[in-house]
Amino acid sequence: MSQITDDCFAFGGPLMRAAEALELIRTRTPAVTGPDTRPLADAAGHVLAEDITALSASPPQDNAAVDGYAFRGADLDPDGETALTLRGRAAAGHPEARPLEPGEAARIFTGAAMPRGADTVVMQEDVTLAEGRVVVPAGLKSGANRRRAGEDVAAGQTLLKAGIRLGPAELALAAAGGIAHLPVRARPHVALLSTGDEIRPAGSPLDHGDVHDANAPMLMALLRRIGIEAHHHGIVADSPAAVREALERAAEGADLVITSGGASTGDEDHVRDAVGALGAVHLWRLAIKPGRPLAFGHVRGTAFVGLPGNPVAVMVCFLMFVRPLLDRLEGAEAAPLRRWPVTAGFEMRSKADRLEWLRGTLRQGENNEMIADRHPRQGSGIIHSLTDSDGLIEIPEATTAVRPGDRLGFISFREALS
Ligand SMILES: Nc1nc2c(c(=O)[nH]1)N[C@H]1C(S)=C(S)[C@@H](COP(=O)(O)OP(=O)(O)OC[C@H]3O[C@@H](n4cnc5c(N)ncnc54)[C@H](O)[C@@H]3O)O[C@H]1N2
Ligand code: MOO
Repeated sequence: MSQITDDCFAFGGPLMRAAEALELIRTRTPAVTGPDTRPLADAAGHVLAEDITALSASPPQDNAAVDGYAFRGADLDPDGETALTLRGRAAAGHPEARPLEPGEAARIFTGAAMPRGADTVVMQEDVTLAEGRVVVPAGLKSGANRRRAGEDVAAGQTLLKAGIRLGPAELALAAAGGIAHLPVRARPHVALLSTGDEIRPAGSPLDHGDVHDANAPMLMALLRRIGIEAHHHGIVADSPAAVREALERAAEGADLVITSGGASTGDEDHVRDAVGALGAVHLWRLAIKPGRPLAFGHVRGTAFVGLPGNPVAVMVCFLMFVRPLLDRLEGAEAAPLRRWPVTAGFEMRSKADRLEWLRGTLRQGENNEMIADRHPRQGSGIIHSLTDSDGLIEIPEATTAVRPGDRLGFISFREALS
């Protein structure tokens, strides 16, 4: 049978590059999760839905950075010590009501509002006290040890931009700016399906030819790690009808359906055709290793990703493609994964025109450089290559050979999974 030549999915045709696939995922994935309002305590991990303006300044007023004595900087003797009369006391939450007069110093503690008139604080360890007087040593600068009102947050300033993912520091900033509730996007509902006649749930007995489902627990954990409780819809048999029925069921009420297995070109691989029949396949088969049979599209309007069956490909494709897709569904402005510069500690040949991610470990070289060594077993089914490694060594498309000393990019699992 002749092949339709403009079929971009034609087996044997040029494969789509990873960068192009990411761009396609970006442009084809609208933000779908609805807005929600959450108290700060429940907002971590959510994407902010609108720009947030500070209602109040932080600090709200000038205050002391140290325990000591507050006074007027203008009183400092430029030529030596300064003796001041001790009067008044300001502790955090207990301001001194009386304004400070010239020549006076007030006892003050860290975080206490500066008495009116005072602009400088001397540390208690640096003074001498005698008969109601405080002697400030020479050399202190006017304005020392004082934190200015609004030096961190000015009232009315844009505090947080829509699209950021809220972490602990962002919540602290919001609270400091007088905000108690935040408009956020709901986390996406993710449905998982494992496909394959040979797949059995973890712990169940195996007949000849069966394997345990390693992908479901890995994907559930990957999603939980980023705050998403996925729903696992079980294991689907390798039949067109079963795959189609399971996909339709999984798509109901979900924002994303993720399958593993059955994505390739074999007679028993039905995922791509089922997705095509129920929605559309936007991309399938990429110039990458591992993960070549990755598919992306939609099922009845719900975003869909078909991951290959091999567990290492599942992990790599999740980090490289599924995470950015989830960010898009939530309207997040996410930075791409960082590639840390490392030195190759190994030698290999690589197929041109294919982006490759090797599993590898890092060690410190003699000149403090980070050296990346590749795991000795790079098969897509070797889960040990994940548990034994620090991350992924990226071999660019144009590279055909790697020699010891070459510079490469390294994606840290710890960072990618945070
Ligand atoms: N003729 C070709 N054969 C293959 C190609 C190709 O381009 N042409 N691609 C290879 C690549 S690369 C990959 S990756 C695999 C992926 O294929 P599928 O997505 O169809 O996955 P399966 O065939 O269903 O499974 C592959 C492998 O993974 C095991 N598996 C599947 N699900 C699980 C699970 N939940 N837990 C643990 N292990 C799982 C399965 O038993 C197979 O061993 O195709 C290559 N072939
Ligand atoms: O791309 Mo497949 O994941 O190597 O084995």
